[in-house]
Amino acid sequence: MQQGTADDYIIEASGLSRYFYGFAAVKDVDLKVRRNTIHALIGPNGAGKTTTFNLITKFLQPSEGTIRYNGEDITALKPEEVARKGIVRSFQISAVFPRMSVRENVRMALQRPTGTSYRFWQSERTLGVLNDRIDELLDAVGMLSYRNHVAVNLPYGRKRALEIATTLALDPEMLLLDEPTSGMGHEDVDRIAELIRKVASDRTVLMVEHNLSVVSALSDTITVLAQGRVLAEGNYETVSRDPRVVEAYIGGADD
Ligand SMILES: Nc1ncnc2c1ncn2[C@@H]1O[C@H](COP(=O)(O)OP(=O)(O)OP(=O)(O)O)[C@@H](O)[C@H]1O
Repeated sequence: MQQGTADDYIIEASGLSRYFYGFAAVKDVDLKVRRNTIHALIGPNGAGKTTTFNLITKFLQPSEGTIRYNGEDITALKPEEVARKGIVRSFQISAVFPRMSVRENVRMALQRPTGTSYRFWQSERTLGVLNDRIDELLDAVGMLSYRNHVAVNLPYGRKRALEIATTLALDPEMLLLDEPTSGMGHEDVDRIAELIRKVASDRTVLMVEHNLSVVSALSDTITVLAQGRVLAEGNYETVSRDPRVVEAYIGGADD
């Protein structure tokens, strides 16, 4: 078990609130994410999980509170500045270019101008290195044998794996995954869960996930949100036994 010094935390958000026309979607949330761990955000529908994600990646500006990343105050930064610092959110599936091959999708991701290595990968002379890196990323997500497939023809679970490969192309220090297993059958869920564990071996993962067996299998720490506030935090055993958590899930039984 690691010690709880400030340096252990890659993200320290304090007093985060976000209002929409006076309604608090997120209210006074303190969230500390320990470096090189998998941290899950869970909670019933409308709990504020996506809003919290958007606040951390700066897609939304907090109404109140501060966010520190590696000790640096990033509250006022723009999304692309946050991404350049190493916080990268998995792209939505629609961000995969459907008519392009799997390899071309990863190539596009490697050459994306938001990446810190943009100029390097742009050079024609680095083409061989680029091809090696594409294969390395595809291998990392178990997609090497699909490299010449057109993205649109991939099964759903493989599309999500491709999406993770394109995210890893930016070599994020911190990866935010928004419902990585949503809409998947058992087999794909297991494969993606294994992939998350693998990519988390040398980076920090913060994920919003509805599948509680995935959450329990992967997460070092779980923060439970309800009605925009932190309801409980701890490992799976702790939060799943917390009566307030049980109540929140029963109360939000449509989840
Ligand atoms: N842009 C917006 N304008 C107005 N209200 C919003 C906006 N975004 C979110 N909300 C409201 O804030 C609350 C929290 O929403 P959020 O999407 O963060 O919840 P969530 O936990 O991600 O839910 P789900 O599990 O259903 O995706 C909800 O009541 C939602 O309707």
